[in-house]
Amino acid sequence: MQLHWHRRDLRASDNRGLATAAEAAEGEGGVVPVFVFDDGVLAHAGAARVRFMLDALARLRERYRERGSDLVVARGDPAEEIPRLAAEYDAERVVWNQDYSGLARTRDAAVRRALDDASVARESVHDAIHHEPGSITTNAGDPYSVYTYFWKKWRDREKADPYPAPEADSLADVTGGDLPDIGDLGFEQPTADVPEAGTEAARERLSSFCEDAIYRYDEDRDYPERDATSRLSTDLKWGTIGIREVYEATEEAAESADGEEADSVEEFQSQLAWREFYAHVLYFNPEVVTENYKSYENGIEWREDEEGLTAWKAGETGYPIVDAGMRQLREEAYMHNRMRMLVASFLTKDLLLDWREGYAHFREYLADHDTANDNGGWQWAASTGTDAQPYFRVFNPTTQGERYDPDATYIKEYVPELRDASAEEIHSWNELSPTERESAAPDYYDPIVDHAERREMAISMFEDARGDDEDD
Ligand SMILES: Cc1cc2nc3c(=O)[nH]c(=O)nc-3n(C[C@H](O)[C@H](O)[C@H](O)COP(=O)(O)OP(=O)(O)OC[C@H]3O[C@@H](n4cnc5c(N)ncnc54)[C@H](O)[C@@H]3O)c2cc1C
Repeated sequence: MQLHWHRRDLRASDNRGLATAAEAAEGEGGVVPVFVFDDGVLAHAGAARVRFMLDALARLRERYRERGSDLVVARGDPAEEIPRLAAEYDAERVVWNQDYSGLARTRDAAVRRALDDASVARESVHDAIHHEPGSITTNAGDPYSVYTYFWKKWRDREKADPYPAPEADSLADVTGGDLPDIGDLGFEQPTADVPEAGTEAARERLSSFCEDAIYRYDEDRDYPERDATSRLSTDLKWGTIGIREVYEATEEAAESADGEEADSVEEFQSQLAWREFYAHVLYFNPEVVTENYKSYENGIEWREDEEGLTAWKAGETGYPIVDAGMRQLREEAYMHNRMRMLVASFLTKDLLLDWREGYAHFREYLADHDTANDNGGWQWAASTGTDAQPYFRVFNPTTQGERYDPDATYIKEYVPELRDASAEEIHSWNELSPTERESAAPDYYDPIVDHAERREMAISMFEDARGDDEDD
C-alpha cells in the first residue's frame, strides 16, 4: 500500500504525486489518499480560503468514493499524523507533491524525519509548477531576479503532459472520516461569495476562458469590468486543477490562433510563468515573506496611520477606483489584478504604509492567497521586490481609474454611493469642491490624502532609504 498525502493538490487528475503512488500501488493494495488539517497552517488561513478548501475536499472525496475508495482525513501535527496513518494502513511509502513556501518546507522536513524514524519510505515530487526551482537559471547557474529573461527560458522549455487520474483498481478500498465544519476549524462562514470549488468547476472556468476570452486577453485583461481573465487563481492555489492541464488547454487554443490572437494566448501563458517566477523567488529567498527583497542603505521609514489603514481596508479612501477594488475583495474574496496593483500602490505610496500591512490584509481575505504570488505582488508594488516597479513610478489613482474604467462601470458596481454620480464626476472626485461632492454623491467619502503631495513624499521616502542625499 502507498499513502498519498494531499496538501495543495486537491484533485485526482494531473496529479504527479498521486500518479506516482498509484503506479507503484497497483495490485499492491492501492493508494490511500489522506489529508491532514494542520493547525499550524490554519493559524495563517482566512475564512474564504478555508471555505474553498473544505468544498474542494468534499468534491475530491466524492471523486474517490465514485471509484470505490475514500479520502482519509485527520487533524493534528502532520509529523505525528502521517506516520500514524502510514502505520494504520501498513503503507510502504508516503508520497506528496512539494510545496515551496518556507513554512511548508519546515513542516515537510519534520514529516520526513518522522517517517525515517518509523522506517517508512517517502517520496516528494515537483508538481505545482512546470519547471521546478533551480531548473531555470542564469548562465552562471543563479536564480533569475529579472522576469523577462526567466520568461524566455520558461517559454522555450518543453512542458510535461498531464498525468492520468488513477484507475479505480489502483485506489485502496478504505473508509475515510467526516470532514469538519468550518466552525470546527475555528472560522466563521465567510461573508464573501467564494467561487465554486473542485476540479469540475475549475475545468469549466478553463474551458470557457479558452473558448473566447483568451483571444482578447492581451487587450482586455487590464479592464476590470470586461471580465477578461480566467479566474483560475483560486484553483491554482488549491490545486483543484493541474498546471499541465491548464497549459495544454492554452496550447490547444493557440493551435487555432494566429497574429494578435496567438500573441494573446502567449500573454496568458506569460502570466502562468509569473506564477512560477515568484515560486522560484520564494524558494530561494524564503525570508521575503517578512523582509524586503531589495536592501536599502537606510531602511524605509514607513509611516504609521491607523485611520488611513482602516479607511483603506474598508474601501473608504475617497479615491473611487481604490475603494472599488477594496470592496471587491470583501465581496468576492478576489480582486482584479490591475486593482491589486493600484490598491497596493495606494497603500505604500499614498498612505506611505508598510507593504506588510497590506499583505496581511490580503492574506486574510483572498481565497486565492498564495504566499509566493501575494508577496511578489506586494513587493512589486512597494518597489522593494524582484523586478519591481521603480520607486519613482507612482500610480495616479485618478488617471488609472479614468483609463481602465472610463465609464465607471466597475466603480459603480462596488461603490453604491457613487451610482448616481457621472463618470466625469467620479474621475475628478479629488478635484471637486465640497459642495460639488455633496451634490454628486452625498454619502461618499472625501479623499483622505492629496495624491500629488503624497507622491512627492513617497519619492523622498525612498530617496532617503537609498541614501541618495548622502551621495550628492
Ligand atoms: C498586490 C498583489 C497581490 C497579489 N496576490 C495574489 C495572490 O495571493 N494569489 C495569486 O494567485 N495571485 C496574486 N496576485 C497576482 C494576480 O493579481 C492574480 O493572480 C490574478 O489577478 C488572478 O486572477 P485570474 O486568475 O483571473 O488571473 P489571470 O489573468 O487569468 O492569470 C492566470 C493565472 O496566472 C497567474 N498570475 C496572473 N498574474 C500573476 C502575477 N502578477 N503574479 C503571479 N501570478 C500571476 C495566476 O495563477 C492566475 O490565476 C497578486 C498581485 C498583486 C499586484
